Amino acid sequence: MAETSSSPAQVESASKTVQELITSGKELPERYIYKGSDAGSIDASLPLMDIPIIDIGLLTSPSFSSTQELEKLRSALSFWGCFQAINYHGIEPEFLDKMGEVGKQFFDFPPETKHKYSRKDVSTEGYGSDIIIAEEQTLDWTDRLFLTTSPKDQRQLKFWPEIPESFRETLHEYTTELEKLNEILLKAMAMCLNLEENCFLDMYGEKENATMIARFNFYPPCPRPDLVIGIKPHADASAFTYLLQDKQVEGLQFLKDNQWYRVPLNPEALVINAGDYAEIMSNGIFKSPVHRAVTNSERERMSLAVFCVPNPDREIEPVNGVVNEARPRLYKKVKDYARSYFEYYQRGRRPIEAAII
Ligand SMILES: O=C(O)CCC(=O)C(=O)O
Ligand SMILES: [Fe+2]
Repeated sequence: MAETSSSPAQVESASKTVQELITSGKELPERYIYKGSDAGSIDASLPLMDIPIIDIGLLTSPSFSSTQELEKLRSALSFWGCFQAINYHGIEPEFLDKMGEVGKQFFDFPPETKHKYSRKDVSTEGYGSDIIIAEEQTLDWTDRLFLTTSPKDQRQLKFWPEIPESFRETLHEYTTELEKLNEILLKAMAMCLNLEENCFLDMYGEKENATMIARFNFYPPCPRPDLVIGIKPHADASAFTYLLQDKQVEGLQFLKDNQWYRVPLNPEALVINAGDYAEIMSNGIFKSPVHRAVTNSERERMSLAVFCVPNPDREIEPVNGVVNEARPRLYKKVKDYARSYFEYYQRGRRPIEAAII
């Protein structure tokens, strides 16, 4: 997918990671200057988001409190398309901490050590800077480590760091817990709409065959946070995305009615957002929100996004219970929709455009 119309010189300069670029002391390359329509607001002082907090323990309890929590979930996913999740017994705050630390430690290793895990040619898997697919593309100020974690037989372990030593085991444990949480949420998504509990899960498919991708985003300090973006505005091609935020440095923002909102730090919580698949399956009741990450002139920041995506063989469309006279069908049937994702993303467009009727 990194097939490119850029000249070899441009590809070469972008093949330096952002971390290497800043240590080389060179001037900021033009390719990083962001020109999107929201360019003027990157470093603006923006309102803090009143992000809903969902207690996963309550959501799964058989009592009255779960009805209230389900209603909170319905409202969060249809208004913002995202929320902060707390109190999930598989990923206590200490474990979130550990996962974040292990990821950060990888980026702290010297370049030659990290390059052992570098992306090769046109693959998205592995370590490296932003992927170039088009000449006009602005580059994101981020280095990434991109790893498919499910299905298990698609893991390419040669890209899985063995430094720090606990990296592989921690990521395995973390994503195994998220697989379970993802099933809980797919069920809760149905229950909060008074639909049959498994209607979304059945369409999504069993977790053994679904795709799960872990993307570590490392944003080095940036000399011009007013001109350069960490990740340009996009919505995710997932059913749900699980975002582990940096404990100390803010950066994630969501767009709602043309206004950007900063996500507050909360080291106890995981930020979860609906992706395009959830929007399609729910016939637009749940929103796949546009979001971006900004940079910081003094401090580095790391986030870990885990994308839960249906298997590419699955046909995804609005489920029966959400299509009726009052709410006609809004999306076509899609299959392997994530495939075209990067092409749309790198051109600053939304892949869901192609699915709208
Ligand atoms: O860094 C962040 O908080 C956002 C990352 C993100 O949106 C993504 O990786 O898709
Ligand atoms: Fe995202």
